[in-house]
Amino acid sequence: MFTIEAVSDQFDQQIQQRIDDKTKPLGALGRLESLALTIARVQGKETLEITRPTMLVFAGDHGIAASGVSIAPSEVTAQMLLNFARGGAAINVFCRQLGWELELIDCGILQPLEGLKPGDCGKEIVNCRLGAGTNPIHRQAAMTLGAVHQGFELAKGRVVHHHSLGCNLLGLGDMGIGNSSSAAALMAAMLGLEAGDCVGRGTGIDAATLKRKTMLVEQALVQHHDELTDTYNKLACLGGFEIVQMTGAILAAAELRMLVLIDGFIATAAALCAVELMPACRDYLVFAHASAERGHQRMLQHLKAEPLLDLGMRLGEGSGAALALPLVQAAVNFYNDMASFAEAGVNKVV
Ligand SMILES: Cc1cc2ncn([C@H]3O[C@H](COP(=O)(O)O)[C@@H](O)[C@H]3O)c2cc1C
Ligand SMILES: O=C(O)c1cccnc1
Repeated sequence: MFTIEAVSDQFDQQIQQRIDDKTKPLGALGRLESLALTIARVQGKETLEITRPTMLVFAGDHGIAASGVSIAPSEVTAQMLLNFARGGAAINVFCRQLGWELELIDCGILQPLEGLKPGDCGKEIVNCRLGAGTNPIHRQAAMTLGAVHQGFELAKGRVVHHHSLGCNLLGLGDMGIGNSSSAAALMAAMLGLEAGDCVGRGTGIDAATLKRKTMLVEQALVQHHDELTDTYNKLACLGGFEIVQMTGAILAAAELRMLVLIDGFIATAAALCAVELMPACRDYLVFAHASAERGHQRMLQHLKAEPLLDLGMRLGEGSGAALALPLVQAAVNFYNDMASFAEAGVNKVV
């Protein structure tokens, strides 16, 4: 369904030479240097550029939320989506500040926000609905395999649309009460870990709720044990409508050689799925931040990812990815614009 080319390492030496020739001690720009190398490999050009950076926020509801695994009930998903549409959430503030375009995508919240007139809310909510919330994963499969495939197609449509408008960097965000349970279950299935190693406090649940959440995720893993044979089935059994579409968006972006900024725990679960399905897509991913959600570090280790920021954030919405954009732009700018030792007449230091 996707054709993804791994990036070439053919020009690595030239790229590294150009970085090392800049007027600075060798390696002194730290992680920005490896970031510039990643971007240069993906873009394969002399001059790097970030154009029309676009944050896609995928929203969906989760059947497991009715069993009390979050501080909030499912209705908050739709309420927050409306808040996004009106411009009042963290992701709106950061997108405005940092120059992201923002798109809101309903992947299957409980109650569709149909009937909203343009006057009711500032921003369109794109309809990519796969259903009205998933089934509770501790009892039955979240969705059908058909829904997974349909989700990939819908996500691809959004990514192709933004690519055609000139976007070459996507950020991926999530909104879905209960989705840290689904992400933890996917993590456990993908990394071969116990529920207890993957489940965290999500929105900030207390100890009793954490115990119940861990038990339900464990139950989901036992329930679907025999069906967790490949990534599609893992997504169908344990996923969420938004996580499926985030996975599809990563694959579609990599196919188009776009860079993708990955947010926290939920977006990284989608990245795990995408990389398991098509390992070549890993080359296009930049990990924005270390979420405070338990389990995120282990996901990052598995993906050999060094996140750019560590701010103790655990929000989702794409908020961490949004904040990393200036660092991506700084990597591009130093690579393009910094003088070399020869250009500046500075003696090269090694
Ligand atoms: C008001 C509010 C705003 C949010 N923005 C993102 N999330 C985050 O919390 C949810 C995941 O945590 P859990 O699995 O514990 O429900 C997701 O919706 C995620 O985006 C929020 C959660 C709440 C309550
Ligand atoms: O890191 C995240 O993406 C996250 C953490 C907690 C709750 N929601 C999202």
